[in-house]
Amino acid sequence: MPENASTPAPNLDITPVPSTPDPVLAGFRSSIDNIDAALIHMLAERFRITKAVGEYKATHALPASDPGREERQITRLRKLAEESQLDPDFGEKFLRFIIDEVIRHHEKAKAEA
Ligand SMILES: C=C(O[C@@H]1C=C(C(=O)O)C=C[C@H]1O)C(=O)O
Repeated sequence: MPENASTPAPNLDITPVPSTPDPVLAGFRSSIDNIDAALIHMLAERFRITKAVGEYKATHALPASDPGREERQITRLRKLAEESQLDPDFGEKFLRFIIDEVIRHHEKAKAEA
């Protein structure tokens, strides 16, 4: 018998493992798991496109940040947050955190161009 025949395959399953025997809590958490996964996928897509924006800016002598665009976007999303019963201050803080990271990437892309 080859040496590896009895070695179990590595577990590559990323399905969340229930951490509680309480079925109600487990049901809530399974929904949270899906939402968190969607957030990660959406953030990955956003950073994929802002990376392209950063490369475009770096090669077309455009500034890394655009405060006017940021302000319009924050105003629009604060209104959306209100309509969705999300605290608009939290919505703005969350977006500001992401935009600041994007600008940092754009400045780095410009410095390396
Ligand atoms: C993505 C851009 O670059 C920066 C990042 C922004 C963002 O992450 O929403 C908005 C404006 C810019 O400061 C852009 O100019 O559109």
